[in-house]
Amino acid sequence: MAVTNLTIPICHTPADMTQWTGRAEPFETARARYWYQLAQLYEAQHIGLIGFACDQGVRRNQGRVGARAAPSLIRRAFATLPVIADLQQRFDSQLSTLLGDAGDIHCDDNDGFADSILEQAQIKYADAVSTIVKQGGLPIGLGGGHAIAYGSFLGLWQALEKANDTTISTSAAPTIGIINFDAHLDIRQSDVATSGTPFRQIAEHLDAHDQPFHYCCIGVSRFSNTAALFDRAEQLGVQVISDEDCHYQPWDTIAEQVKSFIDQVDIIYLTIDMDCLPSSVVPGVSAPAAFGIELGFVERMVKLIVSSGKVKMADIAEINPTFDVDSRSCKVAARLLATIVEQHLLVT
Ligand SMILES: N=CN[C@@H](CCC(=O)O)C(=O)O
Ligand SMILES: [Mn+2]
Ligand SMILES: [Mn+2]
Repeated sequence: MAVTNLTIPICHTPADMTQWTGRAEPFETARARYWYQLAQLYEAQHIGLIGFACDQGVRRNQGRVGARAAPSLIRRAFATLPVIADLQQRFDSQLSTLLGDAGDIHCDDNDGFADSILEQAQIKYADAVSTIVKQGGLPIGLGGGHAIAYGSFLGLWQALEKANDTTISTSAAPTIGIINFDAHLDIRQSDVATSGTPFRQIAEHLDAHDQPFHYCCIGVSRFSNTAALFDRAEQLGVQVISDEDCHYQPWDTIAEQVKSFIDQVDIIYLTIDMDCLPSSVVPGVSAPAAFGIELGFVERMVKLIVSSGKVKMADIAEINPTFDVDSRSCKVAARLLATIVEQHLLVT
């Protein structure tokens, strides 16, 4: 009898804990700890990892697909990193409460399914994000293409829904600030959602709810955005910090700009599009950057932002393993993930 292999286009698969492996060190002290030893199935830990295994937005944006394979590879690279001494001391007997893995939202989009498949994936992912926020955790999304950003925002929004309901009280609504490290502004005008539209969609969502749009984009390249996009950024009041500013301006100048952005908002959604980094450092992305901003700068800035204690949602997007070299890009993504995790837990 013939067996029909039915693919489910959108599904939320539970965490595959076999991905959490690393070296065993039976002759070392207990402090030879790695993240693979701390990760648990998600159950309201301080941090919840949630994958968005979807690159339909990249496909719609005429880009190079492949990013949907990234979440599990970023996890695997992160799993092998050591847990810093400060965290081990601070959490001591509670190390099992630090990191939960909430699995992946898959968007299998090769077989001509309905056009709304990306939107369905974003909604399913947003539900998972919202659950983690409501349970008091920090969700960290692992993309996938940068269409993850609209899902991340929606999830955060849903979790804050009561406060955002203007019929209850406008004064209770927290002001959300978005900080995006990206060569691209991602505010494209389009008839469909893509990886190039998420922040324009967020601006429209906020406008429809009478809420302000606070968006700071760091690492923007004048060679990767049209004049039309810069015009829209100005209309929307986007704080644009260019790749050249990051390179040529003193650290203090840029840090002051970012700090004053942080001061204006109550909570922050932090998103890192890995194409903010030079393609020599991160070759495995959908749209490689010729110039890019330095990894040391991004890490230092991420520490500054997360140490504010205001980050309630974070994600890492656009890694495309198809174009990676010796897992270099996944390793850089894992390092940034570890930076967010460590810094968040230290301010918790
Ligand atoms: N996520 C954003 N992607 C870029 C892609 C640019 C390109 O394909 O060169 C954007 O839309 O601007
Ligand atoms: Mn980009
Ligand atoms: Mn982007």
